[in-house]
Amino acid sequence: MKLPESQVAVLNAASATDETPIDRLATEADLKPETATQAVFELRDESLLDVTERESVEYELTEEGRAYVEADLPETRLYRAAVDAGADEDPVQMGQVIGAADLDGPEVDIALANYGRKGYGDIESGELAADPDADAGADPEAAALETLAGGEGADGIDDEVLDQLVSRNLLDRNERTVRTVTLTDAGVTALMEGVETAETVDRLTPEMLTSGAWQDVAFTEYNVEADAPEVQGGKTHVLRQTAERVKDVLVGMGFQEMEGPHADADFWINDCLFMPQDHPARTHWDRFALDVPPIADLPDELVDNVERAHRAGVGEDGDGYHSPWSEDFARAIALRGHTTSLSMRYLSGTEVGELDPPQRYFSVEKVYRNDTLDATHLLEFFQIEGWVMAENLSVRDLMGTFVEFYEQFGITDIQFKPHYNPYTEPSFELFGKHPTTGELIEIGNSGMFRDEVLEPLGVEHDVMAWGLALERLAMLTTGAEDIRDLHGTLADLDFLRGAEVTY
Ligand SMILES: N[C@@H](Cc1ccccc1)C(=O)O
Repeated sequence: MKLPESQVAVLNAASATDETPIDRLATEADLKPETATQAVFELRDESLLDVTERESVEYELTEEGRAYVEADLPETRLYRAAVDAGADEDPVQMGQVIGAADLDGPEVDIALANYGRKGYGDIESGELAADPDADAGADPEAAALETLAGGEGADGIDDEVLDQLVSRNLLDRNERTVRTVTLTDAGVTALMEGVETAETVDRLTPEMLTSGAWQDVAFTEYNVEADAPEVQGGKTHVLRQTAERVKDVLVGMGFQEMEGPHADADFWINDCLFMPQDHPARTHWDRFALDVPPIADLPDELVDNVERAHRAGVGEDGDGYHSPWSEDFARAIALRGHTTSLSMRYLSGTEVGELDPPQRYFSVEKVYRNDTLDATHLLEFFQIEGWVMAENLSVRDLMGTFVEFYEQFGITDIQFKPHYNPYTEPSFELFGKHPTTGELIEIGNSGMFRDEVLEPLGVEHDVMAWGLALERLAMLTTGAEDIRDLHGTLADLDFLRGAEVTY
């Protein structure tokens, strides 16, 4: 049989009767560990070797553990000092013993806690008693530390003692996979019949590069059909891919991107949107309030206009909420529950100045809501915010924009449902059909901003606007049935790894 050089070396170094760890094989075969490992697995695939994997546990003293090997455990020192002070006969003042035991800082608590646990004596109303029969010299924890420090393994040591030392942070437990190798019958037969080094070499090794041997060898041809280990390269997360695609599509439709704070004044998040201050969404149940100083820089005139709209409404027939409005509440900071706060900032002229129609703006940004987690809800998600300002906009324009947008993702059957928002009239919710379950899922909310929103902002033209859910769009495009499969701690790695790469 002819085999590549490294495989021949490994085969010769392996035994049919002894399990040889790969490290030792590598040394004996004079190969780098990674070259030996690779050869081992190739020989295993040829059924010439058996590989056994075993988890091995090794213990290593922490710095604190090593210190106690030198200086003894704090509780042992305390016990000795207690006995020296006569506490084995009558209880002694604790302070006196601690001083004599030379314990400092955290060692005092450690000593006291373990003193009781190990039955060295009682501690009561500031006095320490020592049990005359306790044998602090034969402490199993101290003995175990000593053994391990001496380089002997943990084999003879009781598991409970080891656990205790790990939980006291005196030992680190390291788990390692050890692979050992034995020759199979086929391997033995092959060796007996004679194994030669193949003239052709199947791989360039570090050894060949350093020795220069690569110049003289003939390489085997590639077998492109051979099994190869799967390589999981890094790639853009599906959700990020979807976000990038959304941005491209919107930019392609003539939109510009908005940016702004995740933590913002309620003024921008809610008041500008004609959301009454006693609206349920503004209570502490739903709002992630932040304990930080309120916003300082709000345009005075705008604050007055917004307050007036809340109190008295807008226009001749306008009516306000007849409910309290406090500027302090408007200035308080919370995590934004929607990115419509950005739309308000931009429409007010404070971000990029006064805007003349037509204008189109969008963002794809995180929002935060105190929702209950389920298959379609996360506490943090991405909203695709957007608005168009133009003269004479109608609901047709709004619907047409969505049809055009979702078509770019192959979604051609969106449905609309009349809805209510305090800030838009009319309002529509959008629904899409899940590709596998056929269920209708809500994918967005939209509408035409009402005068109560636009007039205080100083906007004199129609504005249609929306907030779409990026995760829901990703559910429709990927077929994920649970948002938590896409991201978060429960994300389905196979699904993410298998997701198509798009450019
Ligand atoms: N803010 C709305 C979306 C929306 C934005 C703008 C206009 C209408 C609706 C939401 O979070 O659901």
